[in-house]
Amino acid sequence: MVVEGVTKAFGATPVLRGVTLTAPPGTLTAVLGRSGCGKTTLLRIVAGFDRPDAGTVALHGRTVAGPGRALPPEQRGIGYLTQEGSLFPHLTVAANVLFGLPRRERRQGGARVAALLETVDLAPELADRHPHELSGGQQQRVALARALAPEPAVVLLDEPFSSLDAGLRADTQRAVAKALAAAGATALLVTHDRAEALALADQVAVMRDGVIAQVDAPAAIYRDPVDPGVGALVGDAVLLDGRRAAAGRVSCALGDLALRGDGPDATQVRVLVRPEQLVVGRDGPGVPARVRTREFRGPDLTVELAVGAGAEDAVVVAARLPGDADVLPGDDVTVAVRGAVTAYRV
Ligand SMILES: Nc1ncnc2c1ncn2[C@@H]1O[C@H](COP(=O)(O)OP(=O)(O)OP(=O)(O)O)[C@@H](O)[C@H]1O
Repeated sequence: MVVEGVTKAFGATPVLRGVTLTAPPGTLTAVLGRSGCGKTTLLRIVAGFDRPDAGTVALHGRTVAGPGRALPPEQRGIGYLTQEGSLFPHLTVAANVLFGLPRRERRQGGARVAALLETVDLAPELADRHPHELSGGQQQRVALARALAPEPAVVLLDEPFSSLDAGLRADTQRAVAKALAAAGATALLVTHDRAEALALADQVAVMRDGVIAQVDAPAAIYRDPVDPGVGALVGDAVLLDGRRAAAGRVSCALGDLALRGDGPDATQVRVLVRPEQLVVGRDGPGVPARVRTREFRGPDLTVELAVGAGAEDAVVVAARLPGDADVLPGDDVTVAVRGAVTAYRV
């Protein structure tokens, strides 16, 4: 799937300002961005529900939208999964899935329905239930089975997990990702949930201000974001003012730190550190700090540290520690940085 230079305005308000994105066949691309940044608009244009003002969309080498060309949605070979799944409430699970099959295949579709339910990890005995007799996660799996029934080459997923509670969400995400991979579909998942994007996608495309700010593999975009904004969107980030020190080093409130790569060719920089890089100790290496707050989250906890304790202009940073770490608000500690950090031109 190749989207090139797609723009779209609603009235005088530009929403997409030139979106360019390639999703390799058979992979899952997550489009990650804040609410309202235009993710759904992009999906609707790929699906054919909306027309771009400019730019092109090609699916498997065939231009489906562009100047003078607008293939209707039903001829694009796409499956679409929405937030609510939109199952027919009066039909059973089996009948809902059958509905996704081409009309001529519906009469003898029993075996196909069974296979599709298996693909999405649903027990065969659920086939006779109605949607209201299923959990939200099971409903989404049925909706995916229906979307996969006609064997679409491209599957578009619009925040399909956002209405599920945390427990169901993880299981449903796994089942959906597995089913998409088994179907060999090219999938585009839009989400504002960075953990979901990083966990499920082969590549993450960060959308901001109507353009794609960066596309990369999850680990790469987390480690090497193109700018502090993308860095803060894909993960928790400690952002500090700093100065380039000796070659490959940067100096900031957390001390003299090693830079990843060459860093920018500038003296004043913005330094990005991930909270899990901060090592908090009693009398360890690093700089002195005072614990301000402590938020317990089970396996880990987050502490806010005032670095340069006591000083009026102390810099506050958030660190993530193991859940059993023995630190309390008011404690004097030391904080060091593990690994290299990234720096950007201010
Ligand atoms: N049909 C429309 N007419 C006018 N404005 C629209 C229309 N569709 C979307 N918009 C506006 O375009 C912007 C982008 O909307 P879109 O739904 O694409 O964002 P999104 O990133 O998917 O957001 P969310 O995560 O909240 O769904 C919003 O400001 C929205 O109000």
